[in-house]
Amino acid sequence: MTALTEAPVAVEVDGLTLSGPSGPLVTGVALDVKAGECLGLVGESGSGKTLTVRAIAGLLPRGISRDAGRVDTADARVGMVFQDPMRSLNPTFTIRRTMREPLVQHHALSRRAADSRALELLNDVGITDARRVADSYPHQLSGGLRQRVLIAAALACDPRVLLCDEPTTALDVTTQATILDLLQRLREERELAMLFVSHDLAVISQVSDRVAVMYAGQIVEAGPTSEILRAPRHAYTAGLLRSSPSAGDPDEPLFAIGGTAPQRIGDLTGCRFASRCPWAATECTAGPVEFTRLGERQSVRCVRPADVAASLSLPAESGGWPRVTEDLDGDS
Ligand SMILES: Nc1ncnc2c1ncn2[C@@H]1O[C@H](COP(=O)(O)OP(=O)(O)OP(=O)(O)O)[C@@H](O)[C@H]1O
Repeated sequence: MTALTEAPVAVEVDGLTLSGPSGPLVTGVALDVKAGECLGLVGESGSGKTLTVRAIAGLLPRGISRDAGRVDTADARVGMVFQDPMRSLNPTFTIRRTMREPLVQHHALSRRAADSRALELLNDVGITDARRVADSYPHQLSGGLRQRVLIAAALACDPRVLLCDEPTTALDVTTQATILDLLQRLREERELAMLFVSHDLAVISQVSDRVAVMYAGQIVEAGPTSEILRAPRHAYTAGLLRSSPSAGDPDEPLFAIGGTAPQRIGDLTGCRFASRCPWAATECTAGPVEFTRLGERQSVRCVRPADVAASLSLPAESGGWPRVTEDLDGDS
C-alpha cells in the first residue's frame, strides 16, 4: 500500500458554502482525503455533516444551494453508504434486482453477468450465503446484513472514494464492530479514500486517520486522530470528548455540554460556540474567527486555544470544564 503522505488526494473541498431557504447552513468548509485514507467528520446533529457529504456526492437535497466553494473528486467514482439501509434499499425489490441496476448501468454488463458480479460483491463484503441473500427482500435480512448489502451496492461502481454517513449508527454494538472492520478491510484492499461521518467520537477514533470536527456549519478543529483525542484545542472538541460514554467514570452521570447550537448561523459574527464555551471572552464574538494552524498538523478555529489547552491539563474537578459564567450573545 502507498504511504499515506505520498498518496494522491482523491477528494478536495474548499470554501464550501451551502444555504437553505432560511439562510446559510454550511460555511467555508475545507477538507481533503487521500487515497487509502479515512477522514472522520464528527459533530452533533444539525452541524452540517450530511449536507457536506451530499455536496461531495453531487446529491444536494432540493431547496439547498451551493453558494460558493469547490468540490473536486479528481474524476473518481464515488460510492455512498447511508445510515439507514431500510430506507436506502427498495423494499419491493430483491437484493439481486437492487444490485443489478448499477452494474448494468455503470459497467454495461448483461443481466446475467451483472447477477454473477452481484454475488461476487456480496461475497466481498463477507456474506457467505450470497445466493440466499440475493434472493431475499430487505425486510427478510438483519440490520447488519442489510448494511453489508448496502456496502456491496456502493462498491458496484468500483469507487475510489467511499462516503459513509453514520453507517453503523442504527446497529447494535457487536454488529457495529463487524461493519467497522469490514469498512477498514475494504479501504485497505481497495485503497479507498473514505470520508466517515458520525456524531460519535469513539466510533470515529476507531476508523479515522484524521478527524475534522464540525460545529454549526463550520469545521472548528482538524488534525490527526491521535492528536485530537490527546490534546483537543477547541472547547467543543473537548466537550465532545468528555461527553463520550467511554470517557468517564461509569458511576458518574454522563457529561453534557450545556446550551444548544445556534439555529441561524447567518446572524452570528464571531465564534459560533461562544455562548456554550466556558473559556469564552468578549474577543471571541468581536469578529470572525479564522481557522488557524497550530503546530504542524492540527488546526483550530478559536482565539484562545492555549487557555483551553492549559485548563484541560488540570485535573478534571478543578479545570477540566469550568462553568459557563458569561452569557455572551444571549443565544444559549
Ligand atoms: N433538505 C433540507 N432543507 C432545509 N434544511 C436542511 C435540509 N437538510 C438539512 N438541513 C439543515 O441543515 C443543517 C445541517 O444539516 P445536516 O443534515 O447536514 O446535519 P448533520 O450534522 O448531518 O446532522 P445529523 O447527524 O442529524 O444528520 C441543519 O440545520 C438542518 O436542519
